[in-house]
Amino acid sequence: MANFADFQIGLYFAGLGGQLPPYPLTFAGLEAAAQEKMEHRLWDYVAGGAGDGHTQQSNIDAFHRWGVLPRMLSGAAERDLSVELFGHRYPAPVFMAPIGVLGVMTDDEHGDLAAAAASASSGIPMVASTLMQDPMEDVGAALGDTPGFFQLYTPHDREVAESFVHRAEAAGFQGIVVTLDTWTLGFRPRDLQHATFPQLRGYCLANYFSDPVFRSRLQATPEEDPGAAAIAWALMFGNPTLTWNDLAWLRGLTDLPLLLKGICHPDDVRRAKDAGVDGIYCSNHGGRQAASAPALDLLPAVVDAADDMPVLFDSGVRSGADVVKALALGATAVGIGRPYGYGAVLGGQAGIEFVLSCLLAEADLTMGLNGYASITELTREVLVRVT
Ligand SMILES: Cc1cc2nc3c(=O)[nH]c(=O)nc-3n(C[C@H](O)[C@H](O)[C@H](O)COP(=O)(O)O)c2cc1C
Ligand SMILES: O=C(O)C(=O)c1ccccc1
Repeated sequence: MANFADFQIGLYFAGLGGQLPPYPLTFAGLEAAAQEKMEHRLWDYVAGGAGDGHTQQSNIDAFHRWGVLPRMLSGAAERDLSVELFGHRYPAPVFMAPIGVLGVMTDDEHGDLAAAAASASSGIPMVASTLMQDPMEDVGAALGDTPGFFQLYTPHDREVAESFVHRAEAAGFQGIVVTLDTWTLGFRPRDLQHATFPQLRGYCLANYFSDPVFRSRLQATPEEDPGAAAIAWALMFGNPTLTWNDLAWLRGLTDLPLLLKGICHPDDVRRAKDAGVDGIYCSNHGGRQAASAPALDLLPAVVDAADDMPVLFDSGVRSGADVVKALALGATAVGIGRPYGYGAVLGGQAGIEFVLSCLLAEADLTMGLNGYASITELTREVLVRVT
């Protein structure tokens, strides 16, 4: 059983030897340090969201409306945060959400490989985006013994979608996460203000440019004409015509566990279940897509409808206490987006490992100090409305 609280002890003892923590410990600190280091267009792309930004702020506020009921003398000195997901036991119910520009967020522009290496060393799974700077085969190989997931943006061209899924299987990914909330791009003023878009500048398209089916659709290779290849990507990226009728086709592409990302309505959960989906991923894309879409507030109804299907959740998780709250509202595992992205900006693999370690130490101590020894004890009854 991993003891995540040891990380905190390590920070204090390092301090006795005059060694201060290498990175900020709060989300606000991480965000400020990352902003300082990032190219301003990339910063606004990552930190920004839909509309005036209130959707992503609401994600954070939603967590603050809950408190955790403290219980004393309950024998929570040893905690077990481990969780079983699709046949594998992970050390903690936390995962890295897909970030489609992660590749260019590290100094060496191999951010996807940095996250994969952090996943291998920590045992915390990664959901690798379709939009990566390194091809999925390299990222899959860097995951080591930690089973990872491949996130699919379903291209308009079905044969490219099929190729991606089959390549992900061959690359060793243990599940396919189909993102449904981004069939077109949300209205993002902070990004639009710069009138640039990272992928249109050719970043993070390695999965496309290395794909034999995608390449077969081009007049000139991406090496010969990268600009034309990026435009071909933009034209093929989303599929606005995808409906529930297409789910049988997606389900038929793979025997791997299939999860749908962006599902927040119980009726959609039931439709997914009827279509043979294995897991639900409740998310509002970190407030980047549909303006005013809630996420955490919808989680309990999604969990009820999912019944025995695992429910992954992300959007607005900024602390270990937030992880505990999402688990108590019924999530099987909790995803982190921007926080680990900022860890990647500040220190690559080491920065990501630091952010994950802080988060897990805090989740572990939040459980322990409130008297809960196991994540199975985290039910809705342990939460109380505080505002
Ligand atoms: C810069 C950035 C890029 C993202 N790219 C993807 C992506 O490629 N695929 C996807 O499904 N979600 C993507 N997301 C959404 C995340 O997977 C996740 O839902 C969100 O970041 C969680 O919210 P948080 O940032 O508040 O933790 C992206 C998020 C950010 C911040
Ligand atoms: O920026 C994002 O959140 C994202 O997922 C995305 C959406 C469209 C194209 C590229 C990335």
